[in-house]
Amino acid sequence: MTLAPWKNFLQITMKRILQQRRLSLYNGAHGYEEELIKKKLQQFSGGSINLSKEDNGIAILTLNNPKLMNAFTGTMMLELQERVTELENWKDGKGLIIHGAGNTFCSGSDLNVVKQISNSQDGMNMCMFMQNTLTRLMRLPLFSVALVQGKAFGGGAELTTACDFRLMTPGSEIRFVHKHMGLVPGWGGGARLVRIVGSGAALQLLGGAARVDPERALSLGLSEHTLPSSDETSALGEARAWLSQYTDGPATVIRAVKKVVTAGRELPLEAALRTEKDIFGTVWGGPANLQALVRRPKHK
Ligand SMILES: CC[C@H](C(=O)O)C(=O)SCCNC(=O)CCNC(=O)[C@H](O)C(C)(C)COP(=O)(O)OP(=O)(O)OC[C@H]1O[C@@H](n2cnc3c(N)ncnc32)[C@H](O)[C@@H]1OP(=O)(O)O
Repeated sequence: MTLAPWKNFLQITMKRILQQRRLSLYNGAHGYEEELIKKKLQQFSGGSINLSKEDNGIAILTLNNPKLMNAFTGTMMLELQERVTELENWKDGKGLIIHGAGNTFCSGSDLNVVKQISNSQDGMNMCMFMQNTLTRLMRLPLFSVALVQGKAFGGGAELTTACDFRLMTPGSEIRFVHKHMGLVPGWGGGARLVRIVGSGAALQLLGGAARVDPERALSLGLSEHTLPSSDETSALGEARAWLSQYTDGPATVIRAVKKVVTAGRELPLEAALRTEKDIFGTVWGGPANLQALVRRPKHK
């Protein structure tokens, strides 16, 4: 038996592990102990994070703990990391919709868990674990949407900011309640909120633990669109239709668009330009480009 297949498998596996290590914001050098926090989070079970990847390139990720307003238990935090890894390895993906079960989004961390990890080491490790995961979510080469129905509170509000877009249903609410918990955002929601709405509005939303309804979210630029229906099934269909205006087309091109924008958002100008050049090289003369040259579409 030749060892070549095994050698190839090990090389691919090691490449993926190293890539995930490179993608991670925090590692041992920052005092982050991932295996320690994963073991701790595993003790707090309940709920699930469900992922459905569809042939059309759209994935639906469901926060599923409706008895607790989809609050994150420890195992849900672990499952979110696993789902993000799945999405990083899904090469045909174009779009992602994140929503909550029971017609509500997410009520943040499960407060029963928070009480059990209120010491500094566990709290900081959980903070870095969730920042690692949400930063990887934000950088997925997919157009991502948080479908906000009902309440997006605390960490749930932070999760919405890790998506490219937020769509809200009538009567829904985004609220950074952290101040009332004697906290500030810890899942990266503070840094992302400043980049979405600006520092002044971020100070008001965080400092005032303000209730943000769909109308105020639109005016702040925190939400892109208010969906007509507050019905759970109709709202998901409306979110799919809204997203499809950006995800119709070849996955290679859709994914390249998101990568270019991520580079422009996160890198210094010259590095962003070089990254754009590299991404351009992956689509120039590609199948979609050559087919368009034959078709000669009129952009009316
Ligand atoms: C960095 C993130 C940060 C951290 O990790 O420290 C956090 O996210 S801390 C958590 C921040 N979130 C909250 O403080 C929200 C607390 N919940 C509420 O304010 C309300 O539940 C609300 C407004 C979301 C919904 O109110 P409503 O009256 O519609 O429903 P109930 O309050 O009766 O909730 C139903 C049921 O769910 C339980 N619940 C709700 N949220 C949580 C939660 N975050 N952790 C644990 N359990 C939660 C609530 O207790 C009810 O259960 P019951 O057994 O019937 O009492």
